[in-house]
Amino acid sequence: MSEPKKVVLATRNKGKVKEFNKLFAELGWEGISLDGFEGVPEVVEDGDTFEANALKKAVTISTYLNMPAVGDDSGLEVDALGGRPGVYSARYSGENASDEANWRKLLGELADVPDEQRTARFRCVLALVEPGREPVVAAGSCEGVIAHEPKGTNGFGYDPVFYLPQQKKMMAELTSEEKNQISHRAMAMQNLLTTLKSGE
Ligand SMILES: O=P(O)(O)OP(=O)(O)OP(=O)(O)OC[C@H]1O[C@@H](n2cnc3c(O)ncnc32)[C@H](O)[C@@H]1O
Ligand SMILES: [Mg+2]
Repeated sequence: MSEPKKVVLATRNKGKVKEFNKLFAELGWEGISLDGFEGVPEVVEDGDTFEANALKKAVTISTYLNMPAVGDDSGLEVDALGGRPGVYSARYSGENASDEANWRKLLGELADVPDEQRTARFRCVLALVEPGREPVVAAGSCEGVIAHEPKGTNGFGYDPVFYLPQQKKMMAELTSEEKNQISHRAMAMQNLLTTLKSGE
């Protein structure tokens, strides 16, 4: 399967758009933001899995614009919380919750959890949907530990409280180039590319 060159980013998250623009540029792809289009339908994220929601985002946008689109559904799985907040990561502390409200709630829930039990991972599922083709889905993850205090101002979402033992830094202390070397989104993008190439 050949690679598309122009792909609409089926997301309203500016942090994701920034990361995708860099990831796409490395491949020679052009990521097109939803901002330039009018009347784009809202995607109701009612799936039970990252895959279902990523597909729904990409199918909705690709169908509406009749263009290739990539959907990203991602989130944080915390072991001490049995995998929560998972697919509910964006609405963990309520509908339209701010990133800070979400990570503050997380720190509160984990207040009594000792360091060795604070393991977690970011997960990302990407769906590439092109008119007239079978969707292609790929996943990636990134392991870390939930800190006790926030640190760093880069990135978005839970990045200020997601500690990377290997880097000895919070995700929010990495530059976007550094994050794009190791993130769940970057890993999913690599896997998507491998799948596309294997079908050529
Ligand atoms: O649905 P779209 O429009 O793509 O934007 P969104 O922000 O709602 O995205 P999701 O539904 O996929 O929810 C993802 C949640 O997981 C968090 N998240 C995902 N990737 C992250 C990353 O790289 N760093 C920190 N938090 C992340 C993010 O802050 C959200 O709370
Ligand atoms: Mg969302």
